[in-house]
Amino acid sequence: MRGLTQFFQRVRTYSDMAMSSIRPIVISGPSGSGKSTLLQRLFKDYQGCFEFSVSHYYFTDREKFEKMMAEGGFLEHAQFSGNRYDVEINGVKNIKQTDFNARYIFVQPPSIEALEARLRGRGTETEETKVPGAYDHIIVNDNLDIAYEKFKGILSAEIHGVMCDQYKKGM
Ligand SMILES: Nc1ncnc2c1ncn2[C@@H]1O[C@H](COP(=O)(O)OP(=O)(O)OP(=O)(O)O)[C@@H](O)[C@H]1O
Repeated sequence: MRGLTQFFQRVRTYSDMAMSSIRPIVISGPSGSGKSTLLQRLFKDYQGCFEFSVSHYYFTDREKFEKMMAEGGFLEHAQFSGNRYDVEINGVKNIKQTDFNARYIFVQPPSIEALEARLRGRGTETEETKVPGAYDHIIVNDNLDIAYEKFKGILSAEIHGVMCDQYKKGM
């Protein structure tokens, strides 16, 4: 289960984010619901305006990782099989426990019941990714163009914001 993508409006440091009140955006949904497709379009249409959050997976020993955690260096992290990773599982829940005031978008395939039954059988989805109530916005991705328009509408404040100056006039 990938199911969770975090991305930010373009910021250089966390302190920039705090100073300008830019909020991380968390996009969740079952595998294959269309998260990457929507993000690819957004990133293409608004180049330089949004960025993915960066994962820190490799070559860090536990001591160093825990020091970074203590210093608030991660938006979210998880412990997996006894080792610490900033993996995607339980990510929504973890980010909700931070001060980042993130926005949560759920991308739902048109036949959620069928997909849910299948994924429930597979046993890889967390309750957080299945329960739309945990999210600020739900996008039903049936017709891609309609879903993308809704996605852009949800992000209109960011698109009109200071980091996206070059796109303001086109909106
Ligand atoms: N509205 C749509 N109608 C038809 N096909 C779509 C639609 N949206 C996305 N797809 C297609 O569905 C497939 C899965 O989409 P995508 O890779 O964006 O899903 P995802 O949510 O990012 O999945 P994962 O979490 O596994 O990475 C892709 O082949 C994509 O082109």
